[in-house]
Amino acid sequence: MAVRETRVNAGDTERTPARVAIGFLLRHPRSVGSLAAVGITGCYIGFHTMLIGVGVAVVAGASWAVLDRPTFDRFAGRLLRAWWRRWAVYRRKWADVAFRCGLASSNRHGQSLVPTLLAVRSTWCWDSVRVRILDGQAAEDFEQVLDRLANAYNARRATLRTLKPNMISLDFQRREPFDTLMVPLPEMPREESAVNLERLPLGRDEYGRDFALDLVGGIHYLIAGATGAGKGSWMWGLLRALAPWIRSGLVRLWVIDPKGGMEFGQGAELFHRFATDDQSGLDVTREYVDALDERKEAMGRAGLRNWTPSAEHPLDLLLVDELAAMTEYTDRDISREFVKLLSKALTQFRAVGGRVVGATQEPTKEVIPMRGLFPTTVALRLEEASYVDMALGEGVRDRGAFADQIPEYMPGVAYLKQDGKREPLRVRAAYTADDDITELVRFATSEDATVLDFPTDTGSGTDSADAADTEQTETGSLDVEYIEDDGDDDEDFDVA
Ligand SMILES: Nc1ncnc2c1ncn2[C@@H]1O[C@H](COP(=O)(O)OP(=O)(O)OP(=O)(O)O)[C@@H](O)[C@H]1O
Repeated sequence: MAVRETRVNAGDTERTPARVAIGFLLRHPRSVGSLAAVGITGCYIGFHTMLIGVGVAVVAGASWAVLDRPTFDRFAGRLLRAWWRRWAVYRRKWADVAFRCGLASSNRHGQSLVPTLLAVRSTWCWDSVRVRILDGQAAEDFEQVLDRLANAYNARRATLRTLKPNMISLDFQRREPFDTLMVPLPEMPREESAVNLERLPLGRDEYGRDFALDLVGGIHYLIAGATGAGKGSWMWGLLRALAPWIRSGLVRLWVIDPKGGMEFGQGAELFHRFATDDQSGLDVTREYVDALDERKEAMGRAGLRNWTPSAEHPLDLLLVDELAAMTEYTDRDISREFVKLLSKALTQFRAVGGRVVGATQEPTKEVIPMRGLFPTTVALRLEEASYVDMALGEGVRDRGAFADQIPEYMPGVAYLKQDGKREPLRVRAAYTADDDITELVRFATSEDATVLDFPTDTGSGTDSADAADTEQTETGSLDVEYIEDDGDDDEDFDVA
């Protein structure tokens, strides 16, 4: 493919106005198209009327942004920001920055060349700037000056991805909301009626909104994170949000902590079944699957299509702290049976009250062969860039989920990706300290549970189909917002 070069001091004969205009039109079809549309509309309806219309649109947009920043960002903000930052920030300074960082070159005619800035994409925290590099350059040339590029663009940090042999993405982190954003531990509910399976409060998202887990729409969760990334806070936070149900038996906890019970030992009293090694982990999984199989059959016989949590049919939550210990670092027989059982649990028990939350340090295919069956995935800090897409799905890192860039000093911060939703969301779980776990254990093992009404999971149909085609429940209260996956990655880029 021919490399298009940006000629900084090309000869006058080559830069005739007509050439410049045509070149600009071809390079910036969206911007030129938009301006042309504005011009034509102005001629047609009159510029006064158009200005009034633009003024009304600006005021309406600004009000929307002030009143509900996340939805504004989802539908308009990210595109406007990408457009604005391409022209006002990246493109304006690009030639100067390239020269100063030693990224400019020259051809044999002595003409100066700079790499071509192709497109900008913007999320709430990161900008991705797509650049076509010059002949004779390599991605390493840019890697060496990332700090300088970050300084030039006033970014907290810059990283680089190679997209094609001659195309890279420079990713600039503009803001880190969790530097200043406090993430208080949500108060532990005391009444059964205060527990809403669609909204189990855990922390805050990047916009500062309350963030909650959703065991109805989100179904099963896979939590990937390096050691010390904060997986514990996510799982204990979930248990705290379910505290009154644990106490009254509306939720049964089946917990596998194959690292000798180090993570969950403190809560042993809360668990219906607790395994601390791989063999007993397999036994617990077997028992879990048998119990839910039985329930499925019983509900089928009784003609019940909708599961309602009750003492007889509680929510059965299987928690596995380190999946690798059950799938990879164990006997082949244990691993083979566990993978089969877990895959069944992930595909067949949604409608009868079975939920799975699994954690892993390595989200590879070998460790989590069934990772595609988790409708919701969470990537805390990960060791490898390649782990991000393994955990969240193909191409999600390119859409701004830089989980490998989460600093070590920010445990609990993660990107969350839900089936059918396009954008990953950056969130932070509140820290659950030992005292908070003690509070949970004390409360959930105390007497006097009162049974009240609670919400119903109205799902029906086969689970495997449901898991594959998860209808996302957008409740008024659950503020996790996503953008539908239209499969077109380039849509968010403002093409330069
Ligand atoms: N949400 C959080 N906010 C602030 N600090 C946290 C948070 N979660 C964890 N931490 C801190 O990070 C440390 C490690 O957390 P944690 O043990 O949960 O990590 P982990 O991912 O479970 O690691 P491992 O896989 O090694 O068990 C905790 O001791 C705590 O100090």
